Amino acid sequence: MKWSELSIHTTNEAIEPISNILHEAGASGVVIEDPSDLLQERDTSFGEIYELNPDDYPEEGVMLKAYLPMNSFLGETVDEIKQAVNNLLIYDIDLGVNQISLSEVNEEEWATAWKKYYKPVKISERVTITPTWEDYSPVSSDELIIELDPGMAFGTGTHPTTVLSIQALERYIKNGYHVIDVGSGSGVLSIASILLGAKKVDAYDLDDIAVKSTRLNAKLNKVDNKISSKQNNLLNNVNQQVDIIVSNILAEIIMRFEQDAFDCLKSGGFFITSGIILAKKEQVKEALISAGFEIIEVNQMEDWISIIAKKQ
Ligand SMILES: C[S@@+](CC[C@H](N)C(=O)[O-])C[C@H]1O[C@@H](n2cnc3c(N)ncnc32)[C@H](O)[C@@H]1O
Repeated sequence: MKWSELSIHTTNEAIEPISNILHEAGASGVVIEDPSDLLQERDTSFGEIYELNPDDYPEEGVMLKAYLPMNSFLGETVDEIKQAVNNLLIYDIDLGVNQISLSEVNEEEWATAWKKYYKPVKISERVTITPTWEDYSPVSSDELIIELDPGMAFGTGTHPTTVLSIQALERYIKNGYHVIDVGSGSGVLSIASILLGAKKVDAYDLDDIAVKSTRLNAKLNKVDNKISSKQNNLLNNVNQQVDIIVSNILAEIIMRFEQDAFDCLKSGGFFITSGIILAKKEQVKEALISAGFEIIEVNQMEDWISIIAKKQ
């Protein structure tokens, strides 16, 4: 099959919302070319990304590449993507150069382009994420491995917002906890929660592909008996109280359901939020405090913030 490579020159801030748009448009895998990756010192003992070619990277901003099948709807799909990307300006998201171009690639190039960026990555003290096609053996006996098929919903699991979420889950989950994952995407946070000791996760996503993807990845990791994945808008009509709510979603979306999150937590429960761009940190903190939360941690990775709030 012939594939078309859609390149979008944009900013760090816009990676997540544009990745969502691309996935919703049916893209098979999104590659992020961020020049800061070239500068990072990497621990290669776990086989992370290496041998990056500087010629693949833009001098400023980031390049997102998505692969769309060449068919008669391609023109319409690209127009819809352009429109949806431009609509992000309404949410004050800086799109930078915002240049969109299209080129043709064959299946073989597509497979290599996608896989060369995706290797097993150690995410936290205990969690390593590996793509399904890698034959990865744990380095230590307490290492937890999550296998992900990234070709479906958002998330290879290695984006800073996901990493911050998993690191927080590792610090706060206790055996037997009940967790809600709002915006589950690939299901990576739900799976991590179970591996870290939670007894049950209720995963919700608005996007039907994400709901199915969470189910598939839960099955792949043999934790499907403990994860329920359903389509739902945030916490609408959810009437239960749990120990932890985790949500890696945009700042604007967190500020739509902070009160519902407070109501759905037991006292002493934690709201682990991520996906917050640095510029929106104070706004989200204020919204959480107004809902009744105490802020107990604020963590940063690159331009991304994760806030952990507690219901006293
Ligand atoms: C940034 S992704 C996070 C995916 C995954 N949890 C992770 O950490 O890699 C955000 C997810 O939130 C979902 N989402 C966006 N708006 C939502 C809403 N109103 N209700 C439920 N899910 C939503 C998107 O479909 C997407 O899968």
